[in-house]
Amino acid sequence: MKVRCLKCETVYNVPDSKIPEKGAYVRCIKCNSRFFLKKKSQTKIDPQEKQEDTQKDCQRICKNCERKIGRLETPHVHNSYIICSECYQKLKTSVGKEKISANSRENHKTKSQKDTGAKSVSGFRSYGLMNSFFSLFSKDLAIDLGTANTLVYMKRKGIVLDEPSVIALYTDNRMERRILAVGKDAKKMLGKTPANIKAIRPMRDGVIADFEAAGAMLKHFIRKARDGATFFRPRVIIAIPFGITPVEKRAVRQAAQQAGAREVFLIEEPMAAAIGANLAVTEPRCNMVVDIGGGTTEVAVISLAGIVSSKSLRVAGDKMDDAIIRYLKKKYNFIIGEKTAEKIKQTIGNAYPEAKISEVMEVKGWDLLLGKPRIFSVDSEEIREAIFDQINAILETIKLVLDRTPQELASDVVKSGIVLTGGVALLKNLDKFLSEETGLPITIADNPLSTVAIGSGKALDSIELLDKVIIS
Ligand SMILES: Nc1ncnc2c1ncn2[C@@H]1O[C@H](COP(=O)(O)OP(=O)(O)OP(=O)(O)O)[C@@H](O)[C@H]1O
Repeated sequence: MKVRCLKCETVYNVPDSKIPEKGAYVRCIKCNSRFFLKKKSQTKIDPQEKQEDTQKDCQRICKNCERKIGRLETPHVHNSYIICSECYQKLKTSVGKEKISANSRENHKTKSQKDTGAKSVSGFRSYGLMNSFFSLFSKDLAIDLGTANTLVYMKRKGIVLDEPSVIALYTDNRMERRILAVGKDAKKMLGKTPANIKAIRPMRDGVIADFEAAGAMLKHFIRKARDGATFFRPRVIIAIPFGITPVEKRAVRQAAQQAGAREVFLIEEPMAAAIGANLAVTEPRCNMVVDIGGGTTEVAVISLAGIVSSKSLRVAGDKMDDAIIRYLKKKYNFIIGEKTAEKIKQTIGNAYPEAKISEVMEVKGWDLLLGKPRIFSVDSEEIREAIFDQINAILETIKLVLDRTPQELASDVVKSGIVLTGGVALLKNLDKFLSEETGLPITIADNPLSTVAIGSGKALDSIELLDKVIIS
């Protein structure tokens, strides 16, 4: 018998023989929640109701994973398709003619564009009367759930929250975890906690690394951004790195649903970054955007609201911090923490060798040879050397994406150049280095740290744009 956890929706195959006649309480090994399990035969169903149920269920069976999409479940609907929330295959909504379409994104987009032209009901508009009613009152949100920072944009208000993606959890004697602090307060605790408190960064390389902690953090941020308003649950659009796996996507979706979102939509980070940087993404013109955050670097060429060529690299600000830590340890036997390394990168980090005298910064750390803490001076030339491999990896990715871009479109990029977004776009002389190496003009977006959130928010504000850029 297939059993689904009511909280995290993990499905288990439990042999009927193992379920006692009276039923039993079971615990989900993934989310630890407890629920009651009954034998199938114990549930008495009115024959007429059963027939109706079967008819309705028959209209909603995913032929890919054979999962029934239940009556009480709100399926994810996009452009008149119901999307199976188990395997993300499309299931046509037209009654009696259910058919799973494994259309490519392009086919789907063409259909959606046709639909818009014919004034048919588009994905975001097809939620029925109740949803339209709720959306009048709910404060819909766009979220950049980043590896380093989480930003929340509220419809018609702009950015209402900007906090580090960190949560501090306290483990009590019964080994239960409780939230101690989230965001800025939790970041202050990084590396300074006793054994029973852990300050965690639940996002790694742009994706969820600790599901429970990420969910709790998201829930806290959504509540804080909505300022306690809890009656109408919001629709949420979340920016995710390009090309993450369906499992990683599902984790983001579920975390947002558990955090209280009524509907969850996903947008690819490079697309959100391009919209946030005010590029004309819907025009038949090519734009190249490079978003360098904490965990990922997203390089994409965008035209007609679609990604023409793109690559996501799991090398960005965090890997630079690690490289600085390794460099100082190897060369000087000097140990520093993550926060100090980040501060060094932001203060004297440099991507281009400069003729003038390099900058110097004093940092506190642990001297392995002396066996005690001390103050040490690092200079910008050494830091440039320490992070050179990461900068070079970013450059190689840009060249690769340019190589893959059709000739006709690449000529547009030569004219318009590359737009840099994400926190690392602020690294000193990175634009100069990339411009010299690629031969293309480089522009840094106005607010590189908030471009993705602003872009996702702009999509949320315009239903036509949203319809074109959300992904399933
Ligand atoms: N002035 C600066 N110079 C260099 N790096 C910086 C500067 N300011 C911020 N950063 C770095 O930018 C990164 C955070 O950027 P951002 O907030 O865009 O990432 P994110 O959205 O959280 O991550 P991701 O998009 O990879 O999930 C951090 O590594 C931070 O150290």
